[in-house]
Amino acid sequence: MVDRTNRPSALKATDAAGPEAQIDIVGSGASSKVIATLPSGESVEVLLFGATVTSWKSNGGKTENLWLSEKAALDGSKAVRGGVPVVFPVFGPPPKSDHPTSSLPQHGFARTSRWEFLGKSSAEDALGSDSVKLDFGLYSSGLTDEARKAWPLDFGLVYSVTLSKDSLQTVINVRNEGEQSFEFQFLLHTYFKIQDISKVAVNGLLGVTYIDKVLDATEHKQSDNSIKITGEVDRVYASIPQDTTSIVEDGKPRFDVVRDNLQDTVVWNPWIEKAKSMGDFSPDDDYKHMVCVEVGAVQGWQKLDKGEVFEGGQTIKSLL
Ligand SMILES: O=P(O)(O)OC[C@H]1O[C@@H](O)[C@H](O)[C@@H](O)[C@@H]1O
Repeated sequence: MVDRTNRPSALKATDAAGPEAQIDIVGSGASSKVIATLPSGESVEVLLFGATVTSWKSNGGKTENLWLSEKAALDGSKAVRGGVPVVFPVFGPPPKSDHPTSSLPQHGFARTSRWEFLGKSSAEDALGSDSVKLDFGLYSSGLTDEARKAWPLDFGLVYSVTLSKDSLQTVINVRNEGEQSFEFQFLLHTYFKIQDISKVAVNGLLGVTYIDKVLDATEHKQSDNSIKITGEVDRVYASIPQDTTSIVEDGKPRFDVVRDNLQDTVVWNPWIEKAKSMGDFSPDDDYKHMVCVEVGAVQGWQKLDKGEVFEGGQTIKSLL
């Protein structure tokens, strides 16, 4: 993976991504979003609130790949239910005590913070008019007072979203900008849009150990290559040797999710009761049309000393 610096790369943002990719910044305040559209029609929308990707269309702009709840808050009042929320610096409920993340809310503050749009970045990956890369930044100085108080560490995040004709790449770059070491977890909480959950299988996790958060919160081993979803699923697969997890629909490959420097993956579907209980999940029966396959580093903690950088992400291929 390309070794990018954090804040300096933000300052180097240029217009080199190709003259034909169109960038629109729409809305204002917490509802501002950046929309990038390729000449061939593919597009991505990123809300500055949470740097949440809320839409990704491939197939000339005809196929929406991400599920977004009809009641998702898009005004900065709460984390977005759908798209690709960014989870940092803690996954799930934080440890109850004795950890620097203990006072943070579930899934941390990145998904509820206002990020800066740093611009289209340089053509270091030889991007042509078939790709465009958007960079977003979040620094400790940009946190709310509440988040800063709960996690008073100096960090810089650059989140790069690269739209290509048939794929979307989302990569985080975390830098420790302070004197003190810190630990974090990170996850990309991607909600995939699917036609019919009864015809979906998540493949590629054979032999991997997972914690089943629905069943008993204990360790199990994945004994079948094909995971069918027939009820509430909330599993954390850890230390995965395979790079790619695939979503298959009706026997046909629908998405490939390729991890880069991230070892873990959560598979989540709330099913009937949990979907109903979430006020921002709508319509109630849309658990049939989504599945979350969330790549991350959530087993244990990633540690960064002063000046150190971590980079990891995913490339999602839409295979329609
Ligand atoms: O409701 P939230 O905070 O967006 O979380 C949704 C789900 O996110 C998943 O990543 C967790 O494994 C689940 O336990 C959780 O319910």
